[in-house]
Amino acid sequence: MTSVTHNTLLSPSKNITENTHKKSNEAALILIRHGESLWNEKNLFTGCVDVPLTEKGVEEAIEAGKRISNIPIDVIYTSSLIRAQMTAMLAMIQHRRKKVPIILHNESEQAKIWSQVFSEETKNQSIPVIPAWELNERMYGELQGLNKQETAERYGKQQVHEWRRSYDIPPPKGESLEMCAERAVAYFEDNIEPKLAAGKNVMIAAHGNSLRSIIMYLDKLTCQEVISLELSTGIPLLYIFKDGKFIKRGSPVGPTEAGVYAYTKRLAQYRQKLDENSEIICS
Ligand SMILES: O=C(O)[C@@H](CO)OP(=O)(O)O
Repeated sequence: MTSVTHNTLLSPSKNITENTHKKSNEAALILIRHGESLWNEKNLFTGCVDVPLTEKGVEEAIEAGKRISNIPIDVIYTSSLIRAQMTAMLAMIQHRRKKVPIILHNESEQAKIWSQVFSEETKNQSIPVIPAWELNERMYGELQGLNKQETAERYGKQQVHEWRRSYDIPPPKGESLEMCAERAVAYFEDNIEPKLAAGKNVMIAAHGNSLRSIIMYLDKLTCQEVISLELSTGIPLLYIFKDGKFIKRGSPVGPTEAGVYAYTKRLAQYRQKLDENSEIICS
């Protein structure tokens, strides 16, 4: 598995360093855990097994999309797993800007060439979606596919709680949160943070544990504090990246929530522009 690089053809900026100087250093970052999957529903350890969303998960993703429909998004990162990609796509269908999310297939040279877009106008109306295995769920090793309740009955609640929530104890042949953080946070620092620094608004659709490790980094949580951090499925979390710092803004309750757009001048302006445009369309 290799790290995925950004396809410049669909990219909003050809050169990040070039843009860093032109753009304001303020940007929105949305984190979203995928909606309920078929194995969440069955209470099975999932990890890197690639299962789709349930009908409820689809609804959660659509609802999440409504909540963030007025927040600018220039680039989307997802894991390589379908539940995160479905969530990102379904959420984007709700976005008022109506740009089309397009998955960048960087897995091979041929895939890159065959998925090129040849219209500047079309590219401007698209949002690049970058899949990265580094954002995948923590690999759950020999627990993958086992029922969580039955596993707790067999090995004891305490042991299973340690496997699921401790920072550095890995499940049998799987990744601890610390191991998951090593790849997910490194990917965030190397690929996503430079985009934010260039003023690009980013959404990440990923997983309970890959996002817990990124939040640990953003909020500077200790190994003890991260133990009690739980993320619900399909709930978007907003951060503002400003002057190299991440400011936590919680979860937008709804698309019209006034408070969210008051967080920064740019968010308020973006929302106003969307409102003006929809008035033109409706009149
Ligand atoms: O099964 C999994 O992959 C994860 C997320 O659903 O489980 P946990 O609740 O233990 O983090």
